[in-house]
Amino acid sequence: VFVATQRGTGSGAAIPNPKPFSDLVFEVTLTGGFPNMVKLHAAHGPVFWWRLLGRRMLMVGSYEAAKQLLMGEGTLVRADYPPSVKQMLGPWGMVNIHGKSYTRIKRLAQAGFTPKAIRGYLPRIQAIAEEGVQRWAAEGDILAYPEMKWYTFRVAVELFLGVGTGWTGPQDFPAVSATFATWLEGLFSFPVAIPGTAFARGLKARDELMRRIHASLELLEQRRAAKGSSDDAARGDAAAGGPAPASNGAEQPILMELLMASRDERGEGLTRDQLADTVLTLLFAGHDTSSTTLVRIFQHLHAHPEAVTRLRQEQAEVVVKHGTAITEAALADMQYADGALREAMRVTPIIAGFPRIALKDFELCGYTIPAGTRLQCSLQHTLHTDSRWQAEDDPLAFKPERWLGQRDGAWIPFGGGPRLCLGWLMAMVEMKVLLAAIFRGHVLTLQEPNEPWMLFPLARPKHGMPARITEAEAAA
Ligand code: HEM
Repeated sequence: VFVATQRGTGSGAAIPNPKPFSDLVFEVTLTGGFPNMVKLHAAHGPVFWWRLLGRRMLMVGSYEAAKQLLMGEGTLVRADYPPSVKQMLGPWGMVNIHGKSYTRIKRLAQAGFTPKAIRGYLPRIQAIAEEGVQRWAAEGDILAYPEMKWYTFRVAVELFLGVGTGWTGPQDFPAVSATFATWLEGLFSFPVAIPGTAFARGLKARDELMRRIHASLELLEQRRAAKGSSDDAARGDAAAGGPAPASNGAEQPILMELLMASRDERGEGLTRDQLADTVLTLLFAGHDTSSTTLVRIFQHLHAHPEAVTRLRQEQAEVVVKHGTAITEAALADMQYADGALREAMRVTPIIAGFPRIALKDFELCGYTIPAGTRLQCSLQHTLHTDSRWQAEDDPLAFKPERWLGQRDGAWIPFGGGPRLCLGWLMAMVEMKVLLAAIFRGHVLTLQEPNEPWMLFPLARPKHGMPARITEAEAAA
């Protein structure tokens, strides 16, 4: 039956189907761990059939194949997220749209992620990171996972929507965070909108988030009109590479303002609905990913005190050279912190892979892949088998120094090609700023370093990662 349904494996060879009665999610639930894709691909080849949530799927594991799929976006394949994601992100959610309207929206949204824009966000990010570290040190015992979610969500809300727009106030922020959590649960659930289900609650939460986003847009438009042309001039200046940001960042445009001012070649911008779905997509794509990566780094650092010593030394040197304000130049001198982030994302990538659907028949790893086939490309396989490290003693050990002086290769935790992560630079910056804020003057200890992880749908530590942050002098 399976050979017959694999129509068109043109080279004559049938694509292996080693698990005809198994589903990836069933296996994750049963074993409590994500399958080792490196081993599976070694056993069954670079391409084999499996299932994901009941949908038949080709598992793909080779760097060459990953590159082909990433670069073939829009011609060979296109991104194909589950129906729940489509409904929760809305009709203009970037990951769900394709073709010309996708390219246009992504290009317009890039205005919020230029190096210049991110330079403008830096003071706000540093202020939030330092506020967090002070609070965690005062609280003593914390759960690092929800606190990192607090950090990255706070950064996202403040940078994207700004203060005083109904998101960051003492009443607003907890309410928004709770609504967002309900929305996220809906996003990763079966799309059955029967009252009482996670999906139905998620849809209600989407309505509430949309109401808030539209209200903020209206407020920002009113402010913009009130400030008039002087504000427009300042925004134009910032987008074009104008003056350096003020020290507290308050005068710098927030992401929503940059997106509202962004124009295509015909002088047209994003509609209200496009702006709203884009911001919701960014809130989603831009916070769980970075918070989970941060707790992964904490785990690696806890196991590698020598890496913590080097991080501290580097921060001391950066402060001597640049002062305490974290500027673009200071970030450029945090090479070891950069290596620690890259290494954590290489050894323990938090995204399993990227889903695609074939737009036409094409050749992949010697097989003909029929149009309409669903494919899931393994990030774990690509990152773990990167040929650069294979000659070294222990290619899977956490060694940030591997990255000193090296930047290229099969490092694709942010994807690549047309669908390259829009926020990759912002993610690297917010994570580096947090490492700086912690390791300049504090010690981080994990209470349960061998805590197990849940690995589906998003990786997270099972008990929330109990931790303690203390001042360095107090700990000494
Ligand atoms: C450590 C943190 C992050 C990781 C590991 C990560 C990873 C990824 C990956 C692998 C993709 C490509 C998915 C695909 O090809 O189907 C992606 C796409 C995307 N990411 Fe990120 N991301 C991170 C942080 C962020 C942040 C901070 C933002 C925004 C503020 C963001 C916004 C996006 C968007 C909008 C897309 C969709 C791009 C498109 O469809 O063209 N990400 N991310």
